[in-house]
Amino acid sequence: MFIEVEGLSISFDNQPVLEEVSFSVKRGECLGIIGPNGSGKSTLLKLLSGVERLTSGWIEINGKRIEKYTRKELAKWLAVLQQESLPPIGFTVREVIEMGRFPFQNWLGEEATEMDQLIHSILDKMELNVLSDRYLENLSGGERQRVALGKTMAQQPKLLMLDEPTTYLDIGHQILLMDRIREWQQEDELTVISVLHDLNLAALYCDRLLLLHNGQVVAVGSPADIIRPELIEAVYGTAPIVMEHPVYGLPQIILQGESIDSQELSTKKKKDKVGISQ
Ligand SMILES: Nc1ncnc2c1ncn2[C@@H]1O[C@H](COP(=O)(O)OP(=O)(O)OP(=O)(O)O)[C@@H](O)[C@H]1O
Repeated sequence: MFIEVEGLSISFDNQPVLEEVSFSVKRGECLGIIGPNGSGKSTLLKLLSGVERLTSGWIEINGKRIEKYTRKELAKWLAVLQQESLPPIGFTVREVIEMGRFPFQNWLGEEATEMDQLIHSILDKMELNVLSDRYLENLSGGERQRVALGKTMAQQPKLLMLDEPTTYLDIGHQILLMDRIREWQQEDELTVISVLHDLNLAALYCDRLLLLHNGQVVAVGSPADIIRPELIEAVYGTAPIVMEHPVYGLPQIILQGESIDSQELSTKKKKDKVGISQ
């Protein structure tokens, strides 16, 4: 196993936020962490990335306890995608992506052409070529998110952690980002752990899902094991319709609302069809 997590518990102000969380992740696998607001997803990611200190339980990455890694060693292995880690002002897109290489440069610096090729391919992949000389402060939220992933790619980590990577992105750019991560995962045997709110994207792009509720692991399994109406209703408190994706055969959710009157909608639809206006 590439990552082993055993008995993680943490409390804030005497309130348990995670309780006895255990799971493992294989090298090259993508694990999606899902669960309602406040269930402990971000806290779990902070413990896994070494941002939050462990108080109970243990984490092993590649056979070594997380606390045994120095910050610099960990930065070579692991990258966390966060918009907040982008510099606030005064840097262009290209400069920010180049910053991803900082943990690797020795005092002589890297071979300039190698670095140039890497940066060029990242700008290409993330469709950032036209923005490469623009200052970060003049970009939209979605454009900044793509730059943040580009900077992370430049780091060439073995393990990538993402907290809600598709926030701010329109559907086209959600797919672009998730596709690039998936390709990268497959080409480089990258291990990915991602917190996702969008259960449909989680089912499409993750190999396995870990469902958290009130700080506890409810279930870990394939998207088909986890995205089931009873389980989703029990945890999220809303009853979705789950259908099979017509192309990929993976589970996809269709939401239902209590205030939406299906009778009224079907009458309206019939009237619209025959062109009756009121
Ligand atoms: N540093 C902290 N001090 C006190 N409480 C905290 C702290 N960090 C998190 N919490 C609490 O722990 C709980 C879990 O928070 P966390 O951010 O991990 O949830 P989440 O599943 O990521 O939620 P969301 O989907 O809303 O982003 C919340 O009730 C939160 O208020």
